[in-house]
Amino acid sequence: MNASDVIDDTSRIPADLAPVIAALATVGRSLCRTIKRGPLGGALGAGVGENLGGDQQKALDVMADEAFAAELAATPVRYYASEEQDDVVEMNPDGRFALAIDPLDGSSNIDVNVSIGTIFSIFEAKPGDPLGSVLRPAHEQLAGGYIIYGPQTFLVVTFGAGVQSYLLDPDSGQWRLVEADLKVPEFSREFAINASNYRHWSPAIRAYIDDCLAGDTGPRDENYNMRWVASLVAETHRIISRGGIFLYPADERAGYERGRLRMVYECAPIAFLIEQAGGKATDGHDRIMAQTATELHGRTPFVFGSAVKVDRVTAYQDLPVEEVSALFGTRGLFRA
Ligand SMILES: O=P(O)(O)OC[C@H]1O[C@](O)(COP(=O)(O)O)[C@@H](O)[C@@H]1O
Ligand SMILES: [Mg+2]
Ligand SMILES: [Mg+2]
Repeated sequence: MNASDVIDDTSRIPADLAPVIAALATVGRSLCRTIKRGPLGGALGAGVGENLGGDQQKALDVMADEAFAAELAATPVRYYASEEQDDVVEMNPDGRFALAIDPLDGSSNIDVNVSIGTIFSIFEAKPGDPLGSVLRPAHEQLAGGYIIYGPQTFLVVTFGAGVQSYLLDPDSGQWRLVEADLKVPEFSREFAINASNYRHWSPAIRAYIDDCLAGDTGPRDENYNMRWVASLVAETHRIISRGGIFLYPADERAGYERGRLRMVYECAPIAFLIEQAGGKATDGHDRIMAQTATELHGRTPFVFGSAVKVDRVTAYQDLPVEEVSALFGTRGLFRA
Protein backbone atom coordinates (compact mmCIF):
# COMPACT_ATOMS: atom_id res chain seq x y z
CA MET A 1 0.00 0.00 0.00
CA ASN A 2 1.42 3.39 -1.03
CA ALA A 3 0.58 6.46 1.03
CA SER A 4 -0.85 8.10 -2.10
CA ASP A 5 -3.40 5.26 -2.37
CA VAL A 6 -5.05 6.41 0.86
CA ILE A 7 -3.97 10.06 1.32
CA ASP A 8 -4.61 12.72 -1.32
CA ASP A 9 -1.62 14.96 -0.55
CA THR A 10 1.48 13.21 0.78
CA SER A 11 3.85 16.13 0.25
CA ARG A 12 4.27 16.82 3.98
CA ILE A 13 4.90 13.20 4.95
CA PRO A 14 8.62 12.26 5.07
CA ALA A 15 9.21 9.58 2.43
CA ASP A 16 10.75 7.05 4.83
CA LEU A 17 7.74 7.29 7.17
CA ALA A 18 5.13 7.23 4.40
CA PRO A 19 4.55 3.42 4.52
CA VAL A 20 3.99 3.61 8.30
CA ILE A 21 1.54 6.50 7.99
CA ALA A 22 -0.22 4.68 5.14
CA ALA A 23 -0.66 1.62 7.38
CA LEU A 24 -2.05 3.76 10.23
CA ALA A 25 -4.39 5.55 7.82
CA THR A 26 -5.57 2.25 6.33
CA VAL A 27 -6.40 0.70 9.70
CA GLY A 28 -7.92 3.99 10.89
CA ARG A 29 -10.26 3.96 7.92
CA SER A 30 -11.38 0.42 8.59
CA LEU A 31 -11.80 1.09 12.34
CA CYS A 32 -13.95 4.07 11.45
CA ARG A 33 -16.27 1.69 9.60
CA THR A 34 -16.32 -0.81 12.46
CA ILE A 35 -17.11 1.95 14.97
CA LYS A 36 -19.88 3.34 12.79
CA ARG A 37 -21.55 -0.09 12.60
CA GLY A 38 -21.51 -0.25 16.42
CA PRO A 39 -23.56 -3.15 17.80
CA LEU A 40 -24.33 -4.35 14.26
CA GLY A 41 -20.75 -5.61 14.19
CA GLY A 42 -20.75 -7.17 17.69
CA ALA A 43 -20.37 -6.04 21.28
CA LEU A 44 -17.45 -3.60 20.76
CA GLY A 45 -17.53 -2.36 24.34
CA ALA A 46 -17.71 -5.78 26.02
CA GLY A 47 -15.03 -6.44 28.66
CA VAL A 48 -12.56 -9.10 27.52
CA GLY A 49 -9.72 -8.92 30.06
CA GLU A 50 -7.21 -6.59 31.71
CA ASN A 51 -3.99 -5.09 30.33
CA LEU A 52 -0.70 -4.76 32.23
CA GLY A 53 -1.57 -1.16 33.08
CA GLY A 54 -4.51 -2.50 35.11
CA ASP A 55 -7.20 -1.16 32.75
CA GLN A 56 -10.07 -3.31 31.64
CA GLN A 57 -9.71 -4.24 27.96
CA LYS A 58 -12.76 -3.88 25.77
CA ALA A 59 -13.34 -5.96 22.62
CA LEU A 60 -12.55 -2.91 20.45
CA ASP A 61 -9.25 -2.26 22.32
CA VAL A 62 -8.07 -5.75 21.36
CA MET A 63 -9.51 -5.60 17.83
CA ALA A 64 -7.77 -2.26 17.18
CA ASP A 65 -4.46 -3.51 18.58
CA GLU A 66 -4.56 -6.63 16.40
CA ALA A 67 -5.47 -4.65 13.29
CA PHE A 68 -2.64 -2.11 13.74
CA ALA A 69 -0.11 -4.84 14.55
CA ALA A 70 -1.09 -6.85 11.45
CA GLU A 71 -0.86 -3.90 9.05
CA LEU A 72 2.31 -2.41 10.56
CA ALA A 73 4.12 -5.75 10.33
CA ALA A 74 4.47 -5.14 6.58
CA THR A 75 6.12 -1.72 7.08
CA PRO A 76 9.57 -0.61 8.30
CA VAL A 77 8.37 -0.79 11.92
CA ARG A 78 10.87 -2.91 13.83
CA TYR A 79 9.43 -2.48 17.33
CA TYR A 80 5.76 -2.19 18.25
CA ALA A 81 4.86 -0.92 21.74
CA SER A 82 1.15 -0.98 22.52
CA GLU A 83 -1.00 -0.13 25.52
CA GLU A 84 -2.59 -3.53 25.00
CA GLN A 85 0.64 -5.57 25.02
CA ASP A 86 2.76 -6.29 28.09
CA ASP A 87 6.09 -5.87 26.26
CA VAL A 88 7.50 -4.30 23.12
CA VAL A 89 6.99 -6.70 20.18
CA GLU A 90 9.62 -7.20 17.48
CA MET A 91 8.07 -7.00 14.00
CA ASN A 92 10.26 -6.37 10.99
CA PRO A 93 13.93 -7.15 11.90
CA ASP A 94 15.14 -4.87 9.10
CA GLY A 95 12.80 -2.02 10.07
CA ARG A 96 14.13 1.42 11.01
CA PHE A 97 11.37 2.57 13.34
CA ALA A 98 9.83 1.97 16.75
CA LEU A 99 6.14 2.77 17.03
CA ALA A 100 4.24 3.24 20.30
CA ILE A 101 0.46 3.21 20.17
CA ASP A 102 -2.70 3.59 22.21
CA PRO A 103 -4.81 1.65 19.67
CA LEU A 104 -8.10 2.77 21.14
CA ASP A 105 -8.22 5.79 23.41
CA GLY A 106 -11.29 6.71 25.43
CA SER A 107 -12.60 3.15 25.69
CA SER A 108 -15.22 4.10 28.29
CA ASN A 109 -16.98 5.95 25.44
CA ILE A 110 -17.23 3.01 23.00
CA ASP A 111 -20.76 2.08 23.97
CA VAL A 112 -22.12 5.60 24.31
CA ASN A 113 -21.39 6.91 20.81
CA VAL A 114 -18.94 9.58 21.94
CA SER A 115 -15.64 10.34 20.13
CA ILE A 116 -12.79 7.88 20.64
CA GLY A 117 -9.38 7.69 18.99
CA THR A 118 -5.95 6.20 18.34
CA ILE A 119 -2.71 7.88 19.49
CA PHE A 120 0.74 7.05 18.05
CA SER A 121 4.37 8.02 18.42
CA ILE A 122 7.29 7.08 16.16
CA PHE A 123 10.99 6.94 17.04
CA GLU A 124 14.06 5.72 15.22
CA ALA A 125 14.58 2.11 16.42
CA LYS A 126 17.69 1.27 18.45
CA PRO A 127 18.68 -2.08 16.94
CA GLY A 128 18.66 -4.86 19.54
CA ASP A 129 17.03 -2.65 22.18
CA PRO A 130 13.23 -2.85 21.90
CA LEU A 131 12.46 -1.14 25.21
CA GLY A 132 15.26 1.43 24.85
CA SER A 133 13.77 2.35 21.48
CA VAL A 134 10.71 3.88 23.16
CA LEU A 135 12.05 4.79 26.63
CA ARG A 136 13.90 7.84 25.41
CA PRO A 137 13.52 11.62 25.52
CA ALA A 138 10.15 12.65 24.08
CA HIS A 139 11.89 15.28 21.92
CA GLU A 140 13.49 12.45 19.94
CA GLN A 141 10.11 11.51 18.43
CA LEU A 142 10.05 11.58 14.63
CA ALA A 143 6.27 11.76 14.50
CA GLY A 144 3.36 12.06 16.90
CA GLY A 145 -0.31 12.03 16.09
CA TYR A 146 -3.82 10.77 16.60
CA ILE A 147 -6.88 9.63 14.72
CA ILE A 148 -10.22 10.81 16.08
CA TYR A 149 -13.32 8.74 15.33
CA GLY A 150 -16.10 11.27 15.85
CA PRO A 151 -18.82 12.87 13.75
CA GLN A 152 -15.84 13.34 11.39
CA THR A 153 -12.74 11.17 11.32
CA PHE A 154 -9.45 13.08 11.26
CA LEU A 155 -5.81 12.07 11.20
CA VAL A 156 -3.79 14.82 12.92
CA VAL A 157 -0.01 14.45 12.81
CA THR A 158 3.29 16.24 13.24
CA PHE A 159 6.67 15.32 11.82
CA GLY A 160 8.34 18.21 13.63
CA ALA A 161 7.43 20.89 11.09
CA GLY A 162 3.98 22.04 12.14
CA VAL A 163 0.77 20.04 12.46
CA GLN A 164 -1.25 18.70 9.54
CA SER A 165 -4.78 17.37 9.61
CA TYR A 166 -6.38 15.01 7.11
CA LEU A 167 -10.11 14.39 7.00
CA LEU A 168 -11.42 10.97 5.96
CA ASP A 169 -13.73 11.60 3.01
CA PRO A 170 -16.63 9.17 3.54
CA ASP A 171 -17.46 9.24 -0.18
CA SER A 172 -14.06 8.38 -1.63
CA GLY A 173 -12.47 6.68 1.41
CA GLN A 174 -9.43 8.97 0.92
CA TRP A 175 -7.78 11.00 3.67
CA ARG A 176 -7.74 14.59 2.44
CA LEU A 177 -5.40 17.28 3.70
CA VAL A 178 -7.55 20.05 5.20
CA GLU A 179 -5.08 21.97 7.42
CA ALA A 180 -1.37 22.24 6.64
CA ASP A 181 -0.32 24.23 9.72
CA LEU A 182 -2.77 23.94 12.61
CA LYS A 183 -2.28 26.29 15.57
CA VAL A 184 -3.81 26.15 19.05
CA PRO A 185 -5.84 29.36 19.50
CA GLU A 186 -4.25 31.50 22.21
CA PHE A 187 -7.43 32.72 23.87
CA SER A 188 -10.19 30.58 25.27
CA ARG A 189 -12.22 30.40 28.44
CA GLU A 190 -12.46 26.61 28.65
CA PHE A 191 -10.79 24.15 30.94
CA ALA A 192 -11.02 20.34 31.02
CA ILE A 193 -10.46 18.29 34.16
CA ASN A 194 -12.25 15.40 35.85
CA ALA A 195 -13.67 17.49 38.69
CA SER A 196 -14.94 14.43 40.58
CA ASN A 197 -11.34 14.04 41.80
CA TYR A 198 -11.28 17.52 43.39
CA ARG A 199 -10.85 16.25 46.93
CA HIS A 200 -7.79 14.20 45.92
CA TRP A 201 -5.88 17.03 44.19
CA SER A 202 -2.92 19.02 45.51
CA PRO A 203 -3.59 22.50 46.95
CA ALA A 204 -2.06 24.14 43.84
CA ILE A 205 -4.39 22.35 41.39
CA ARG A 206 -7.39 23.05 43.63
CA ALA A 207 -6.45 26.73 43.79
CA TYR A 208 -6.10 26.95 40.00
CA ILE A 209 -9.52 25.35 39.45
CA ASP A 210 -11.13 27.31 42.33
CA ASP A 211 -10.03 30.50 40.60
CA CYS A 212 -11.51 29.36 37.27
CA LEU A 213 -14.77 28.40 39.01
CA ALA A 214 -14.96 31.74 40.82
CA GLY A 215 -15.25 33.35 37.39
CA ASP A 216 -15.85 37.08 37.40
CA THR A 217 -16.23 37.07 41.19
CA GLY A 218 -12.63 35.80 41.61
CA PRO A 219 -9.07 36.80 40.83
CA ARG A 220 -9.35 35.88 37.15
CA ASP A 221 -12.22 38.29 36.68
CA GLU A 222 -13.83 36.35 33.85
CA ASN A 223 -16.16 33.41 33.53
CA TYR A 224 -15.00 29.97 32.39
CA ASN A 225 -16.66 26.97 30.86
CA MET A 226 -15.77 23.35 31.66
CA ARG A 227 -15.61 20.24 29.45
CA TRP A 228 -14.73 16.61 30.21
CA VAL A 229 -15.19 14.04 27.45
CA ALA A 230 -13.00 11.31 29.03
CA SER A 231 -11.33 10.72 25.64
CA LEU A 232 -7.89 12.33 25.50
CA VAL A 233 -8.08 12.53 21.70
CA ALA A 234 -11.39 14.39 21.82
CA GLU A 235 -10.05 16.87 24.39
CA THR A 236 -6.92 17.36 22.26
CA HIS A 237 -8.94 17.89 19.10
CA ARG A 238 -11.15 20.47 20.82
CA ILE A 239 -8.14 22.32 22.24
CA ILE A 240 -6.33 22.30 18.89
CA SER A 241 -9.53 23.61 17.29
CA ARG A 242 -10.56 26.31 19.76
CA GLY A 243 -7.99 26.56 22.55
CA GLY A 244 -8.27 25.93 26.28
CA ILE A 245 -6.46 23.78 28.79
CA PHE A 246 -6.51 20.10 29.80
CA LEU A 247 -5.36 18.79 33.16
CA TYR A 248 -4.99 15.24 34.43
CA PRO A 249 -2.88 15.90 37.51
CA ALA A 250 -1.41 13.50 40.04
CA ASP A 251 -3.76 12.94 42.96
CA GLU A 252 -3.95 11.15 46.27
CA ARG A 253 -5.85 8.05 45.15
CA ALA A 254 -3.83 4.84 45.28
CA GLY A 255 -2.25 4.32 41.87
CA TYR A 256 -2.74 7.95 40.80
CA GLU A 257 0.50 9.29 42.31
CA ARG A 258 1.51 10.11 38.72
CA GLY A 259 -1.95 10.77 37.36
CA ARG A 260 -3.63 8.43 34.92
CA LEU A 261 -2.22 9.03 31.46
CA ARG A 262 0.67 7.05 29.98
CA MET A 263 3.84 8.84 28.96
CA VAL A 264 4.96 6.76 25.97
CA TYR A 265 1.80 6.40 23.88
CA GLU A 266 -0.49 9.13 25.24
CA CYS A 267 1.36 12.16 26.66
CA ALA A 268 4.56 12.24 24.57
CA PRO A 269 2.83 12.27 21.16
CA ILE A 270 0.13 14.73 22.28
CA ALA A 271 2.84 17.00 23.77
CA PHE A 272 4.76 16.88 20.47
CA LEU A 273 1.62 17.87 18.52
CA ILE A 274 0.63 20.61 20.93
CA GLU A 275 4.09 22.20 20.93
CA GLN A 276 4.21 22.03 17.14
CA ALA A 277 0.83 23.80 17.14
CA GLY A 278 2.23 26.62 19.31
CA GLY A 279 0.80 25.42 22.64
CA LYS A 280 2.55 24.01 25.71
CA ALA A 281 2.52 20.61 27.43
CA THR A 282 3.93 19.88 30.88
CA ASP A 283 3.61 17.49 33.80
CA GLY A 284 2.09 20.47 35.64
CA HIS A 285 5.51 22.08 35.90
CA ASP A 286 8.14 20.80 33.48
CA ARG A 287 7.98 20.22 29.73
CA ILE A 288 6.93 16.71 28.74
CA MET A 289 9.15 16.95 25.64
CA ALA A 290 12.26 17.22 27.85
CA GLN A 291 11.36 14.07 29.78
CA THR A 292 12.16 10.39 29.31
CA ALA A 293 9.77 7.57 30.17
CA THR A 294 11.21 5.03 32.57
CA GLU A 295 8.62 2.27 32.09
CA LEU A 296 6.66 1.19 29.02
CA HIS A 297 3.30 1.70 30.73
CA GLY A 298 4.48 4.43 33.13
CA ARG A 299 2.23 7.40 33.86
CA THR A 300 2.78 11.13 34.11
CA PRO A 301 0.66 14.04 35.29
CA PHE A 302 -0.35 15.95 32.17
CA VAL A 303 -1.30 19.58 31.51
CA PHE A 304 -1.51 20.99 28.00
CA GLY A 305 -3.18 23.60 25.86
CA SER A 306 -2.91 27.32 25.15
CA ALA A 307 0.56 28.46 26.24
CA VAL A 308 -0.47 31.23 28.67
CA LYS A 309 -2.84 28.89 30.52
CA VAL A 310 -0.26 26.14 30.90
CA ASP A 311 2.26 28.68 32.22
CA ARG A 312 -0.30 29.83 34.76
CA VAL A 313 -0.67 26.28 36.16
CA THR A 314 3.13 26.13 36.53
CA ALA A 315 3.03 29.45 38.40
CA TYR A 316 0.43 28.08 40.83
CA GLN A 317 2.67 25.08 41.53
CA ASP A 318 5.46 27.48 42.45
CA LEU A 319 3.35 29.40 44.99
CA PRO A 320 4.03 28.77 48.69
CA VAL A 321 1.58 26.23 50.15
CA GLU A 322 0.02 28.85 52.51
CA GLU A 323 -0.78 30.91 49.44
CA VAL A 324 -2.57 28.16 47.47
CA SER A 325 -4.33 26.83 50.56
CA ALA A 326 -5.89 30.22 51.34
CA LEU A 327 -9.25 31.17 49.90
CA PHE A 328 -8.82 33.26 46.77
CA GLY A 329 -10.16 36.34 48.53
CA THR A 330 -7.22 36.32 50.93
CA ARG A 331 -4.60 35.23 48.39
CA GLY A 332 -2.14 37.96 47.47
CA LEU A 333 -0.95 36.76 44.06
CA PHE A 334 -3.16 36.46 41.00
CA ARG A 335 -5.69 38.84 42.47
CA ALA A 336 -7.32 40.93 39.80
O1 LIG B 1 -12.12 8.24 33.53
P1 LIG B 1 -11.16 9.33 33.84
O2 LIG B 1 -10.38 9.12 35.11
O3 LIG B 1 -11.78 10.68 33.76
O4 LIG B 1 -10.01 9.24 32.70
C1 LIG B 1 -10.22 9.65 31.40
C2 LIG B 1 -8.97 9.45 30.62
O5 LIG B 1 -8.72 8.08 30.48
C3 LIG B 1 -8.53 7.74 29.13
O6 LIG B 1 -9.74 7.23 28.64
C4 LIG B 1 -7.46 6.68 29.06
O7 LIG B 1 -7.35 6.11 27.80
P2 LIG B 1 -7.72 4.57 27.43
O8 LIG B 1 -9.17 4.49 27.07
O9 LIG B 1 -6.80 4.37 26.27
O10 LIG B 1 -7.34 3.72 28.62
C5 LIG B 1 -8.20 9.07 28.43
O11 LIG B 1 -8.58 9.06 27.08
C6 LIG B 1 -9.02 10.05 29.25
O12 LIG B 1 -8.44 11.34 29.22
MG1 LIG C 1 -5.77 6.25 26.17
MG1 LIG D 1 -6.46 2.79 25.03
